[in-house]
Amino acid sequence: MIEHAGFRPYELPLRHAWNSARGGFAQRCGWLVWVEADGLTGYGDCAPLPAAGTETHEAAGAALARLTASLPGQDVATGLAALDADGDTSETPAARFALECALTDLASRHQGLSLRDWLAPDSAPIARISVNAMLGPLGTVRGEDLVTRHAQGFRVLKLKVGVETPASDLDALIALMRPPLVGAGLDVGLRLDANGAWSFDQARRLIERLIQLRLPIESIEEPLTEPTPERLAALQALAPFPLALDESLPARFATHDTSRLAGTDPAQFGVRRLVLKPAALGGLRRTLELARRAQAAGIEVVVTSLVESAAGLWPTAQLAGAIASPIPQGLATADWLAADLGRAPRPCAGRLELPDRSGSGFVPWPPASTDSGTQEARAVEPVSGDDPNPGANPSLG
Ligand SMILES: O=C(O)CCC(=O)C1=CC=C[C@@H](O)[C@@H]1C(=O)O
Ligand SMILES: [Mg+2]
Repeated sequence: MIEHAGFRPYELPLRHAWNSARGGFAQRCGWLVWVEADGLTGYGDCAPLPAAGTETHEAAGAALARLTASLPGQDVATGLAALDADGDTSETPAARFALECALTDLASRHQGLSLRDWLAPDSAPIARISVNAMLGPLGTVRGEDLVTRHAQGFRVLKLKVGVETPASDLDALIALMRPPLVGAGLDVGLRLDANGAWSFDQARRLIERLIQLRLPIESIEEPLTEPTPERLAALQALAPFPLALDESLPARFATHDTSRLAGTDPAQFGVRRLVLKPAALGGLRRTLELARRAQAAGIEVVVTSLVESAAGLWPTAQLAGAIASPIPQGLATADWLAADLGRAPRPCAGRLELPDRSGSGFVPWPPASTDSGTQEARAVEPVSGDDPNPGANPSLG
């Protein structure tokens, strides 16, 4: 029986401002959410990011107040069923994700299962997840950074493009991959994320040049400002690498609404890959369902974080373990944060290792002696000793 459910605000500074064609941020603000039942506590993270397809901070806060107030007195299964039946959460995916994480963390702890095993009991979840490194905007990255990331074990390196013009991006990519430092010998693929920066003609011309130059492009996320399925399919027919949908997915396919998700055919999207952010899609289980439908249709999936706290990164990584996509996932974001709410999953040799213990893996730092009403955040050092984006301009923050 649930005795208590609550949420406390947090603010986590970044080491460097995050920048993209959709704007950026220098800190992540959200709430640690928890639910207590029978001596155990489950945790979730609500960190809205409207540019990635979530609700606003205000809407998320109001939804958390309503949802947590309704839980005490219910058992965990009933709380999850009530969340599923709650149509009002369709406009507040980050709040819904947070509550679902807390309830499923609790349910899996009660059953002594890791969250990935609880989510996917009939399949074969994986505990080692290959991840991409996230280097930041192309203009801030140097050839040495690619070499360093390669030496750390990453084989897919993600760069933000579309912050500058397509012509400058192309020049910067050519300069970045110039021998002898990088050259053809470095075994890495570049995952470019345009965050909707380009017109169809800009994207087509750029893709044609990338092909001519034989640059090692692994994929491009959200190339188009107006990503209609027809335009995307035309571009995808041209590109030898996958194009991916990301932030345009929640709104376009109304995946906040489970009933509409069930009627969605991923083959109609026009692209070879979907980037799935469970906090923008409204939860772990519906993202798992969408991933399965996509994989059955031959579409690749990549689970990524919202650059949120360890309380959100752990369940998102567990979801990736349940989905078991064979390509690198977008979960190496913990080192972007200068402080966190608990120990975060961090890659070693380009992989995250998920623990076998029950639940999501998140454990908050023990409370400090003073009660400020704000969740305690502690400064953290990057585990590898490497800054995620040493070339980034700190003045952006
Ligand atoms: O995919 C990754 O490696 C990390 C996550 C990531 O890139 C993003 C998270 C949140 C906001 C976005 O700017 C960005 C994305 O668009 O994919
Ligand atoms: Mg993206």
